[in-house]
Amino acid sequence: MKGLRDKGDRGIQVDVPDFHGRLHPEDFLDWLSSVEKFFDWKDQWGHAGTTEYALESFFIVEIELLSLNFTMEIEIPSLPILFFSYIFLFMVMRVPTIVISSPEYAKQVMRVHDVNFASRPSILFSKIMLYDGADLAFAPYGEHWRQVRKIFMQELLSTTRVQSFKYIREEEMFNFIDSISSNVGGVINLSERLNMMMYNIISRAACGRTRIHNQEFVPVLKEAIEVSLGFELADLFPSFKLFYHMSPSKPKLERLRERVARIFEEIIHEHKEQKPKERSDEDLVDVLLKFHDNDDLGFSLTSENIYAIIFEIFAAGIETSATSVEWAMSELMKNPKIMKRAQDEVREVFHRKGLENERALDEMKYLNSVIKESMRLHPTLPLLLPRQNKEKCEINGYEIPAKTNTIVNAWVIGRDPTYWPEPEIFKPERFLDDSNFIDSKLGNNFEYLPFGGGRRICVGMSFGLLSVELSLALLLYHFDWMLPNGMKNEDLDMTESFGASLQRKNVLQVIPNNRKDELIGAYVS
Ligand code: HEM
Repeated sequence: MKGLRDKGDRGIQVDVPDFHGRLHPEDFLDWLSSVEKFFDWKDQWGHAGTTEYALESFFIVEIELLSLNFTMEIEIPSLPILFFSYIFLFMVMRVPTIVISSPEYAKQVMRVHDVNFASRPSILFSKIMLYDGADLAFAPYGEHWRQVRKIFMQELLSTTRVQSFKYIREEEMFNFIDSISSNVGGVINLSERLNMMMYNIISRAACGRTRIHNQEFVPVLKEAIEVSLGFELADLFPSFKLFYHMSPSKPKLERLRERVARIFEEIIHEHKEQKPKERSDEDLVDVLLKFHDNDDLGFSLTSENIYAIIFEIFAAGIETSATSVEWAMSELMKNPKIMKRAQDEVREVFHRKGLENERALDEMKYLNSVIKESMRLHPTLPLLLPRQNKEKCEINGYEIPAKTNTIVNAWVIGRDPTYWPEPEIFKPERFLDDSNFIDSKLGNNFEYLPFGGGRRICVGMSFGLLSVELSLALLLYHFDWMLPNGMKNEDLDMTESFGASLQRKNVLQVIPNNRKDELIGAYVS
């Protein structure tokens, strides 16, 4: 990698570490933050007249073969072929990539040039695991994406459908709280329990009537996500097909895809055998099957589409939701006064409205602000999902070639001091003053992007937020919390680790205790 150049080519060079053939997101993120520091215009040039130099907001990374070390993790072809490839690639095969790190530029990509930037780059993972964009999240912008998105919005995750899963949330959250109750006074791994609970909710909503075979499916899901984590050479040099065929991840993903297909095939078969008795019994597979090879509805889904979409619901919905609760809980553990205020609110509202009433969440303004603030500091997809522009365009004088990979750095944007005074401080009150913020401006407010923005904004936002709010509210309602080994609140480690989502480096270990105040009752009364 040669470095960064602005359009005027002021000759600014940045040292780029050797990524040893595979560009791991963690290295990439570290590197990005060093670049952010380098271009910290407040330090470098002071406040005045800096827009011209606002390179921290926007820069082009040119990834070139030269600096990638092929000898470490990549199987290399023989030397002459490598030499030939090297010359060839060096000349033509680089992928222009831009990283957007300011609300102004995010607005350019997600609103002003939204349609142009509404595609996704085709990556090895989506090519194989998702049948080359047969899903929604990695589908190129076009008719297929439009139709599948419509199915998600109007059928799969509509308000009515999300409401119809209330009984699933109730039962799974009851089990979750119940299992924590039996460990009162002991240390629990909250991260693991949250993941399991979110998995149960999603799996029942998706395939409910014929329970998915967890023992077989969970390891496949985990492995597929793990394999998808590395930045593949094949993705950096998409026109060079040899990298695609040589990638060690390719056979792994192909095997995983076959295993997933076998599991889903069985589920679909069972669904066809036992049709839902009434509409309220429908799960997401039932809904998708209505479109299966059925041209009467004007749009039809193949089996591959259905496999890719079900897989995506699992991959997109579980970790994002579980991690969001985990971070909010971590911030509360670290800030006991905020915890107390949130707990008082939750207990008062549930006491008045009843635990089974999900609408009670609407009255928990402070809890709501806690979640928004936690998502600002810890967006679970810190770089969202990559976008790609169809046509060449110009943004603020920079010429962006067609098919430029575009990464929006929501993590940095959420900490931009121009928009967020004292950005590193966890302060839910900043959202309390503007209580409609998340509802009215989400996706239109480019300084706050935990769910992305524009036409590719998260389609599972209401479903995800409801699970996050409800589970956090119940954790606060039922228990008082302590850290293990007499650890002080302020000493809780908040180090982040970048995986499929932005997770805690160390799992969240906490001790649930019985409430000191009067216990009001079990979740489902
Ligand atoms: C708190 C939980 C969640 C968070 C933080 C989250 C976050 C995100 C983000 C940042 C994006 C990328 C948006 C962009 O590119 O601008 C996204 C896309 C997406 N999410 Fe979520 N998500 C959550 C829950 C869910 C759930 C529960 C589902 C489904 C059951 C889901 C399904 C999707 C899909 C299908 C896309 C791709 C949309 C498209 O490309 O058109 N998400 N999500």
